[in-house]
Amino acid sequence: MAIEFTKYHGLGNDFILIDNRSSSVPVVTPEQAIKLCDRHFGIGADGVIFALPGENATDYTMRIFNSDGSEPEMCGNGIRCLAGFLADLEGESRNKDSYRIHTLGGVMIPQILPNSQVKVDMGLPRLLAGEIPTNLAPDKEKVISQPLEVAGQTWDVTCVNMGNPHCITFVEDVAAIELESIGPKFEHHPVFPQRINTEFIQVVRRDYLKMRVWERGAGITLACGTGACASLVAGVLTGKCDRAATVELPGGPLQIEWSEVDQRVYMTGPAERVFTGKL
Ligand SMILES: N[C@@H](CCC[C@H](N)C(=O)O)C(=O)O
Repeated sequence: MAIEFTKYHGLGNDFILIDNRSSSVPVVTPEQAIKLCDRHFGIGADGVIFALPGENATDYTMRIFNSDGSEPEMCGNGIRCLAGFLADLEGESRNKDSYRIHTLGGVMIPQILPNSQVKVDMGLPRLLAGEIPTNLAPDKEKVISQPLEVAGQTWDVTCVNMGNPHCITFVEDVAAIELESIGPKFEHHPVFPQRINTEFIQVVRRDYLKMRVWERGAGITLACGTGACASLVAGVLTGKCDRAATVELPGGPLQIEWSEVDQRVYMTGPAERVFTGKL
């Protein structure tokens, strides 16, 4: 049976979206996802996202396979794309602007705004080493500004879990980082038992950060929503930035806020439909 898909992107972080609302089992396997994501022999994408029936009193469930077939817990740009996809699927029967979405990283709440923008309540950041997870510190301690040896260099790292794991390092010049060679060494470093997403951040102003990312299971991408949220949290924890800032990624800007009122992180950015097709 042919499977319909829609390609979306959030700032160039691109995904194949599949309507999986009639079953709780993804209709595509991780092995098939690897082929679909291939930029030469497939559709080309950073991941495949499934819209599944809601669990635990949510509207829908999101699952995602990275382009290497691994399954992450959460995806920030992906959940904005999912919200746009669900709104398209529901069409005229849509009766709400926001959805409660069950993910392996917790419940997320995207809200559809005008002009293809989506604001997401990304929940509370988790900061304890055991929650990242990393063995850079004892399980109940935070990892803030700790030295980590990678590729013959000592990096100052802060770790944040935004549903998925992130290691953030602040640098003078983000353009000078040799992502292709350094990224995999962070991703597979033995201190991160579930691998890691790594963000390199240049603080231009307290409310403007430049970011480049090496994603677990996907490599260099043009944007990472959870990574932008984790980086702002790391910036606040290390006293480098304000609680609300623009995070500029190679694919464009995201607005991130770590609310002082409810301690939740909010991300606002675009979700763009590219094309639809059949597998
Ligand atoms: N691009 C995403 C993150 C996707 C998952 C990540 N590769 C992981 O394995 O954790 C985002 O926008 O957050």
